[in-house]
Amino acid sequence: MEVRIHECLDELSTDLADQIEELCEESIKDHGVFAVAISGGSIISLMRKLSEAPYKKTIDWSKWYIFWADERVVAKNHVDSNYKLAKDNLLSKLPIVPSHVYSINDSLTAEEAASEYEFVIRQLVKTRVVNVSNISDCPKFDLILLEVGADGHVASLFPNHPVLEEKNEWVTFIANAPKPPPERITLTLPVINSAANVIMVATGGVKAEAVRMAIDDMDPECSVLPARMIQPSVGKLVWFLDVEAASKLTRFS
Ligand SMILES: O=C(O)[C@H](O)[C@@H](O)[C@H](O)[C@H](O)COP(=O)(O)O
Repeated sequence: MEVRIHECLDELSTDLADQIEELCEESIKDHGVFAVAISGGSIISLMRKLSEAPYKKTIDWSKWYIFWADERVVAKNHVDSNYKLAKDNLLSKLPIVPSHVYSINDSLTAEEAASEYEFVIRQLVKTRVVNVSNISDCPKFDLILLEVGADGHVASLFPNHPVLEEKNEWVTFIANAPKPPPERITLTLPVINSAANVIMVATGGVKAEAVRMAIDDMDPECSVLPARMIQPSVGKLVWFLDVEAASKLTRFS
């Protein structure tokens, strides 16, 4: 695990864009594509540098395939939609091939949409657009980008929720998220932990306690915090923090 602490959001955004570009190049060199799962929240605006110079021109966008680590069960044009957030603020500004954008079906129930999304990913694993893990029966996304919530949740994996126990499904749904809206679809822990790379982002003092519990705390109770449970089996985990979010870390002060 690597922890990168930044003085300001602008510096964090630039470092994040540099890191994404580097992982993209490695992945395309290795197997010709870059399969990335994104989530909602402020991480989308922190990725905005990708749509600016030099990244917009230097990155090979034709090789990108976009997925969602989690989605809210609302229409795609609803203000709460993670798809809408990413489309309006990032994807519409990038030359990504529209057919490479795999959003979650918004015309189904949460349960149906989760199982359809898993089916879609299974087809893409068969055609090798998404790699397969060689140690688990899971897809191996090239990169999963997650933002930590103030309560320590990531994607739609919330503290003390039975969804954390899910071992068989790749994609599942929840009906009672503590953060609205309550109905959500999410990649499961085994899938996130099978990724080749996971980037976790947290900014602001409101996230400092969750970050401390996820990275620093030795208390066994913290081992069940979703953000702490993100530990890629063979992949690489990098945390991107600003000084406020890192303010309770003692190991890295
Ligand atoms: O659908 C969601 O709610 C998001 O995908 C979620 O996982 C988000 O990334 C975190 O909650 C952090 O969100 P904030 O940046 O708004 O705290």
